[in-house]
Amino acid sequence: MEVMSHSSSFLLPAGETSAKRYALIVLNQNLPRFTPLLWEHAKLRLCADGGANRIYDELPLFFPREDALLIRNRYKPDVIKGDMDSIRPDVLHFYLSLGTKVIDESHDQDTTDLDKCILFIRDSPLNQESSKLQILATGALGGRFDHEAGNLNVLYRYPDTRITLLSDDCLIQLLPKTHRHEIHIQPSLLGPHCGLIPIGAPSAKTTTTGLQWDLTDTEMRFGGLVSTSNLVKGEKITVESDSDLLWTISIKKQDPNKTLRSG
Ligand SMILES: Nc1ncnc2c1ncn2[C@@H]1O[C@H](COP(=O)(O)OP(=O)(O)OP(=O)(O)O)[C@@H](O)[C@H]1O
Ligand SMILES: Cc1ncc(C[n+]2csc(CCO)c2C)c(N)n1
Repeated sequence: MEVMSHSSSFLLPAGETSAKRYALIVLNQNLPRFTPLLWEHAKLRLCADGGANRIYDELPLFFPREDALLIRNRYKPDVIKGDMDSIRPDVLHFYLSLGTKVIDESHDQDTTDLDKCILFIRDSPLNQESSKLQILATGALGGRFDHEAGNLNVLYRYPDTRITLLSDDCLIQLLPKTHRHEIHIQPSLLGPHCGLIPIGAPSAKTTTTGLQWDLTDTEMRFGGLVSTSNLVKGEKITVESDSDLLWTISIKKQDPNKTLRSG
C-alpha cells in the first residue's frame, strides 16, 4: 500500500519552509490569527460568499497601524463564489471594482458555498495533474453545527483532493483508507492533542504509531470507541485503517516570541 505523507508546513513562518502549493478558501467565520500568512503564500485565494465580508472587515484589524483601505487593496481575493446571500453589497462592489472574479451560483441551492469553491479550484488551470493544489479552508469549525457537518462532508465528497479544514484551534484532514499515512508534526506549531475519528463508517481495524494511546488492529465506531483526547508523542505519526478516518490535531496558541503572521 502506498504511503501518503502529511505535513502542515503552510503554518510555518515565511522563509522557514520549502515550496508550498495550495489554494486558500476563506469561509464566513472569524479569521484565524494565521490568515495573513496563509494568504500571502497561496497560489489562489477564494472567498466563499460571506467569507468576503470577513476579509473586508477583519483583515485590516491584523494591521492596526496601517490604513484599512491599503490593506483591503493588498489582500484582494482572486475569486468570490457562492450563492451570494451573505456577501454585503458594499463588499461585493468593492471587490468587483478591484477586478475580483465573482461567480454567482444562486441557482444551486443543493451544494454549499465551500463545495462550489472546491470545484472552482479543482477545475483551475493552476491545478495541474503533475502538481495538484492542496486546499486550505479557514473558519471551517467552531460555529454552527450544520455548517461544520457540511464542511466535514466535503472531505468525504472529494477524497482525492487534499483538503485541510482550519480554525484558530485545530485542523482536520481526511486519511483515506487507500493509503498508509505518515503525519509529520512541527511540535512548535501543532499538538499535543489529537484525534482519529471514523465519522463516515466504522473501522474494524486501525493501527497507529506515535500516539500516547496507540491503536493495534483496534475497532472504532460511533457508539463504541473513537479516539479523542489522544496525544502525539513525537514528530511522526503513522496510521493504517480499513476505513476513511478524520485526523485532527490542535494548533498551538501563539508563542509570544514568535509570530505566525508574516506581515
Ligand atoms: N458558523 C459557521 N460554522 C462553520 N462554517 C461556516 C459557518 N458559517 C459559514 N460557514 C462556511 O462558510 C461558507 C460561506 O458562508 P455563508 O454564510 O456565506 O453561507 P450561507 O450558505 O449563506 O449560509 P446560510 O446557511 O446561513 O444561508 C459556508 O458554505 C460554510 O462552509
Ligand atoms: C435535503 C436538503 N437539505 C437542505 C438543503 C438546503 N441547502 C443545502 S446547501 C444550500 C446552499 C447554501 O449556500 C442549501 C440552501 C437542500 N438543498 N437539500
